[in-house]
Amino acid sequence: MSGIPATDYAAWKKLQQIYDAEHSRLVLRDLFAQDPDRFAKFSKEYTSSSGPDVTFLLDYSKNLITQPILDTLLSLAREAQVESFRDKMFAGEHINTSEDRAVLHVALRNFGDFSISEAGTDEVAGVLQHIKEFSNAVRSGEWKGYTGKAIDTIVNIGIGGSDLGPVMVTEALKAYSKRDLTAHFVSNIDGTHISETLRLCNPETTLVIIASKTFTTQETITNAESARDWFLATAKDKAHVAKHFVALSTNTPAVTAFGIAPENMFQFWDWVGGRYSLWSAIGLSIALVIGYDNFEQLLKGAHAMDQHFLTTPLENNLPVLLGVIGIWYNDFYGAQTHVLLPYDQYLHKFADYFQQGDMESNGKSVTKGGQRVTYQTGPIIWGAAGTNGQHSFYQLIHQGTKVIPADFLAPATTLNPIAESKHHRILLSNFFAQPEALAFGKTEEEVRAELGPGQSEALYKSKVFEGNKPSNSIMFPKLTPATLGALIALYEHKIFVQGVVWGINSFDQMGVELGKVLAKKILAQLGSPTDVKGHDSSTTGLIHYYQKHRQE
Ligand SMILES: O=P(O)(O)OC[C@H]1O[C@H](O)[C@H](O)[C@@H](O)[C@@H]1O
Repeated sequence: MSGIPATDYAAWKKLQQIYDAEHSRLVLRDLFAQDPDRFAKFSKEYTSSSGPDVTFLLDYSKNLITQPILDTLLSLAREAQVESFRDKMFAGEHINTSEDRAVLHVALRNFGDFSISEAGTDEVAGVLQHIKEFSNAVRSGEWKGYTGKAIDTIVNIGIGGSDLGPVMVTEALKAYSKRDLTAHFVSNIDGTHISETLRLCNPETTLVIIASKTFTTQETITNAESARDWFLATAKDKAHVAKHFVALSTNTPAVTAFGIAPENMFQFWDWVGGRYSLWSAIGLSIALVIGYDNFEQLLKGAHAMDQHFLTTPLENNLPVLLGVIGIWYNDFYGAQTHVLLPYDQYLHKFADYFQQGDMESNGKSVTKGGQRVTYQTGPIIWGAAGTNGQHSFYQLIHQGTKVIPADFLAPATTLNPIAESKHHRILLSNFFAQPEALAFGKTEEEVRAELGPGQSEALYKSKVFEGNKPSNSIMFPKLTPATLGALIALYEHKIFVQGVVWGINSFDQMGVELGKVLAKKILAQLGSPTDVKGHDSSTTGLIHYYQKHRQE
């Protein structure tokens, strides 16, 4: 994030030379055969140094790296001043230069260790207390709706960072949830989303949470207004809104204008990026679903990872290792994507969450200094949970033409040990098998020996697995709130490290603006074909087609 083009670094040039000279010799079969200690050398066990006990194993031995390559990647991180930028982030310096803001999601989960002077950080504990009291009151039934009934349904209305974090975490920690409290999440402006959701809700027992950092997001405000109309159609009296609508936002005037009382507003601050906001008031739905104590465990798990990131030398620093290994593929192997593969159904939204977390952060093509980059920045993030992907897209990872670095994640112990954990053993056998198959493949010789003579040449070839497909594996004892917090923070900091090396600003999102502006202009022109002005022939043609065929 220095704004220096990454290609200027001596370590970058050296990595290019190493890649050119050695990549054809970087074969996992050989690397493992040559060094029986490879796993021991290229794996690390993380143990939290504060808060709840969290431990996990990161095995990065199935990567196309040698010790000298890793050393050079770490030199790159040093040359790019990752440590100094990390320290600046934790100190509250305004590293989000385009918006002149601090980047302080770490302050939301700072249980006393770091001293940060940015305005608002001293209010974090108060907001957590507000979340605690409110979530306890709702969960215990003490908070009553307008007809005196307890709340049994919550509807979080938000989009992007005001939706994806709460969705991902409440799904991930469903095992810890209050089962008699149903949570819905409405994000899309498509009226279908809110309509189909409200169809399932009773206005007397529903709490609507309007989650929007800016409180100006078109989708969220429109959905919130429709939810209020739905509520008032039954409740009639506007005074009842106070029992059924709360807001999570940085924008007090807009929240007040919407008709929400100050005591029903949960505050956060402009130094919380939307995609880093689940730790803030945006996490209210999480606290409601899993209880405040579990929410705090999530935060504490993340905090311990923050300490690890802040204090551990780069060679043992897990977010740094993940970050630089990702750069090796992204920038030297030409990998376009990175796939997240949790072998845990509870983590089925993990990849969706980090699509925003990573792609909105590092999908940039201009350095902080304003120069167009001449190298690749953020990868395309995708993925799916469990063995599902094996029956759809894994074919391409195993035998397609693309390099697709993968992260496999799994818990050693399931939270649903049905059939004497038979399901879990099968799940884990796949978690172990897939990275092995990707790394070591199956040679033509092995295929021929297996099939015997007399088959077509095409058949022999089609059954070869080239192997040498890289992956990381992360295994943890059990998916707890604190473990999840640590894993999310691990990836957040990985994204940070990569952004620093690429010299880009990982904390703005200018790329989402243009479409919003054009949509606003078009919305005003949808009435009649004669209003449609100032567009290319394709856009004009599409709008005209809509105008001809609409029925409403
Ligand atoms: O929370 P809000 O202000 O409603 O913003 C919701 C989302 O929309 C924006 O367009 C940004 O791209 C996201 O980073 C943000 O999370």
